[in-house]
Amino acid sequence: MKAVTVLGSTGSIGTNTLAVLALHREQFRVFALAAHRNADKLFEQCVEFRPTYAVLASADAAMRLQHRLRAAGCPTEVLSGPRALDDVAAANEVDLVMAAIVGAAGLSASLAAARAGKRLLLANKESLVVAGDLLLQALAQGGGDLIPIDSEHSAIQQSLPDDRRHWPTDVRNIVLTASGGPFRRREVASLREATPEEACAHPNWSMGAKISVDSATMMNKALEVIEAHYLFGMRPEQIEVLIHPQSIVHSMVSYHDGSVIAQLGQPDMRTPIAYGLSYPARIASGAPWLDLARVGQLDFEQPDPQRFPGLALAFEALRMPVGACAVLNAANEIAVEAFLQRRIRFTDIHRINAELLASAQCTGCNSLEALHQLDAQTRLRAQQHVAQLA
Ligand SMILES: NC(=O)C1=CN([C@@H]2O[C@H](COP(=O)(O)OP(=O)(O)OC[C@H]3O[C@@H](n4cnc5c(N)ncnc54)[C@H](OP(=O)(O)O)[C@@H]3O)[C@@H](O)[C@H]2O)C=CC1
Ligand SMILES: CC(=O)[C@@H](O)[C@H](O)COP(=O)(O)O
Ligand SMILES: [Mn+2]
Repeated sequence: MKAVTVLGSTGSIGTNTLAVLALHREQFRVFALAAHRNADKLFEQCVEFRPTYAVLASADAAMRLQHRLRAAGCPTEVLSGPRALDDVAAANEVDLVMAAIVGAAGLSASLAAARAGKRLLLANKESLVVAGDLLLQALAQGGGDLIPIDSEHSAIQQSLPDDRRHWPTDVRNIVLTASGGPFRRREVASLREATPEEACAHPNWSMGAKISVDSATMMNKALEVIEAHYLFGMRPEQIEVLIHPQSIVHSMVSYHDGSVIAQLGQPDMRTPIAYGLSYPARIASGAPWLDLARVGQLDFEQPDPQRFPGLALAFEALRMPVGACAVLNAANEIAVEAFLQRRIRFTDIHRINAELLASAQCTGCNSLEALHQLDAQTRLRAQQHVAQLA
């Protein structure tokens, strides 16, 4: 029986993870569940899965949840505060950690799981974008492993040889597929009027608000380019992005002999989640079967740089000193939040990201402390841009 901690259990990835775990109660037990504020959903999850621990951000909210759980006869102990996330990620009893917190807020617990030698199921791509080298070092020191949950990176992992020594010699390049999001066919001039509701209406995937907006700007793919660089050791020029509106081909690897190996499936996150939970075995995920005759057609096209200017920022950041990716991520988190609050326009997200990356001073930002400082400074500067634009 494997013990699992689910960080971000109340979100889109968190609930999909619990849906897969519910199919395999004989193989997995839930050790801890962690959310930020959504105490009602966390309460329901605790009653169903009876974890040893639950975590909420605020001490008051945690105390109220503790009373509700006691009254419902649930033995779960409720913890609070940022250290609590690290503790439930690194606890001795834990085998697998699903890192599904959104944003750089997930970094500390990802690092804690890696240092403690856990199997890290990484949905929180921002951990690698902000501190890719440090997370890989922590994994090497801890002796655990990382299985990407992001659908494209799961696809690439499944399309690469198991023996990593073949990657540098055999692989020509990797191709990340992108759906094109809700604005693939919208008139570019009208993007400045796009609303949060329109930006969050992803054509294929049901996801949290932040990643949905990232898909609409294609900053999601920009973050995924950086994620792929760290996960698979690919140089920026070996990473290609191709629009595939059906989101059936989840990504592919192109080899020197002319072969292209891809992973296909329905756009359903339960598939990469089940793969990560059971690797190297395969277990049922609950996702529907792929019927290619019904899909009928698979289309591919080049991304339009006018419509999706954010994509180029990833390649720019990868050519800059290492902290540039952290700057891009922090700027984007603040800009997306401001857009969701209707304080800035959709097209301002890219303005803020591009301006902060262009003025980034990040030489020598190799330590966790330096990256934290850079992240905090960038957030402040991005807030100033938001205030000017609002
Ligand atoms: N959704 C998807 O299909 C995919 C998501 N990802 C990645 O997975 C991650 C999660 O995405 P998604 O599930 O969509 O996001 P959601 O917004 O749906 O969920 C986010 C989760 O993180 C929790 N959370 C938010 N902020 C904090 C914080 N400061 N401290 C602790 N917990 C926090 C939320 O708690 P609460 O509910 O209490 O606010 C919630 O449980 C992201 O990094 C995203 O890029 C990658 C590929 C696909
Ligand atoms: C499901 C998943 O992995 C998302 O990251 C997805 O890829 C978003 O879709 P886009 O391809 O539109 O960014
Ligand atoms: Mn993805």
